[in-house]
Amino acid sequence: MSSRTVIRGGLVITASDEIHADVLIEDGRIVALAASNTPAAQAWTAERTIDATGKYVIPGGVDAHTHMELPFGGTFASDTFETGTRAAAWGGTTTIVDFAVQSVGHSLREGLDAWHAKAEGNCAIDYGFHMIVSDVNQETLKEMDLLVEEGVTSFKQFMAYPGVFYSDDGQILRAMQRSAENGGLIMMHAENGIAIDVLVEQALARGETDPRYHGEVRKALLEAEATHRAIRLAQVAGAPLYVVHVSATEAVAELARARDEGLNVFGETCPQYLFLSTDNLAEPDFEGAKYVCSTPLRPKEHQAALWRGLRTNDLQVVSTDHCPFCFEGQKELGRGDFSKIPNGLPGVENRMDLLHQAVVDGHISRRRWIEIACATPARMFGMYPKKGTIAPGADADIVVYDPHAEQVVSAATHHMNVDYSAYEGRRLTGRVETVLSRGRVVIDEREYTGHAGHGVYTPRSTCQYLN
Ligand SMILES: NC(=O)NCCC(=O)O
Ligand SMILES: [Zn+2]
Ligand SMILES: [Zn+2]
Repeated sequence: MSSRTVIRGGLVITASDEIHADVLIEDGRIVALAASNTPAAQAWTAERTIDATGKYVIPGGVDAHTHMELPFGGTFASDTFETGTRAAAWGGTTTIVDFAVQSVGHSLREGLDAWHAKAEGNCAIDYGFHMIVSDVNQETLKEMDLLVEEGVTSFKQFMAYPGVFYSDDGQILRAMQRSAENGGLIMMHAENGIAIDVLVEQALARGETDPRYHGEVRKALLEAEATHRAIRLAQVAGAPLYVVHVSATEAVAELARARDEGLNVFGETCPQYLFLSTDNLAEPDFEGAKYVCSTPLRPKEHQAALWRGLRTNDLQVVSTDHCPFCFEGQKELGRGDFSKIPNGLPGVENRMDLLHQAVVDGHISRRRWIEIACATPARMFGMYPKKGTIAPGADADIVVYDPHAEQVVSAATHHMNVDYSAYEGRRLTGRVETVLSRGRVVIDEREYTGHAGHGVYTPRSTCQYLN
């Protein structure tokens, strides 16, 4: 038996349009939009009517960069797929793309199977996988073709973290050449990890052990240098490139130059680089550890370049790089040695609200908010128009958003499994009210009505954002 829901009276915002329209949903999909208060819309009947008068009706967020349960620095990211996807739903995100990990000496398949096992039956919202490639060899390269065919169409490589995820330039070039053939998209962690390790050793030898030195050794120039190198390697390979977690003005400049040259080079930044800075890393009593991530937070001056890049489309996507570690027992592993602080920040629940605040503050328009948080990540990673928009045929992943509600962000009220908030005490205008995932209401006027296992694996096509 079919089930119908209608959302009435809201302002429907997509990357391209803003219209006062009613939205009809049937069996998990959007079937029609019609201008509100018209006979066409009024004729619709449904089992459930959601009143969105005075609210925005937006596509569910697509967070293309999360790390649930990631093993890192001798511990694991503290959100499981269950807790992390539930928190995502609370924050208006209805799809995540997480990173399965290939360990050195193991196959891509083993890594991917392990991540499927962690996620399956546990997710509140839909999910897909990228693959972290840590060990480029002939077998890995062949496996990349198979993964693209089965819907894992993007691969992350690291120019940082020698001895863990690091690939050298030859390995990167080979993977890029392969992706040029099979349609995969290489996602690059662009920092010169070899040079950074020298600076880490020298800083520790000088007794510089506090969290703030994490930011000092991971220099903006070393992000820019790696970004430049990745761009040129991709150009040589004839492959597109997506640079993750861009934080430095100089790195944005490299992306802008490459894009001016017409290259298929894309950049992602994250809320932490837009809203936080080295001031947070310098907080006393080891509190700065809460803000240790890589690439690192930068001095405030870098934020203007990131906002500008988002407006000019030199940066296309805002993802969270959600990788939470509790302050107690996890971040504390690095007391006395900043290089032992597990890298990563929580944020999957905060992204849509922080970016709405950017709309309120005048950094971006409402449509650009939806473009960078929903539509472009869906296109970039081969899920559009199933995800990332409100249109007939799309999955009914929809958020009713109250643009006037006021909230104060706090660990006391958030739903992520982590004992602090990177945005503690921040006042935001706007709040998620109701969330539908494939037509099912999972947040109902700020009450969780979803369940683990509702979210399904979403195989992806290749990048839909190429020139
Ligand atoms: N970003 C970060 O600090 N941790 C997660 C791993 C990564 O994305 O590099
Ligand atoms: Zn990274
Ligand atoms: Zn990451």
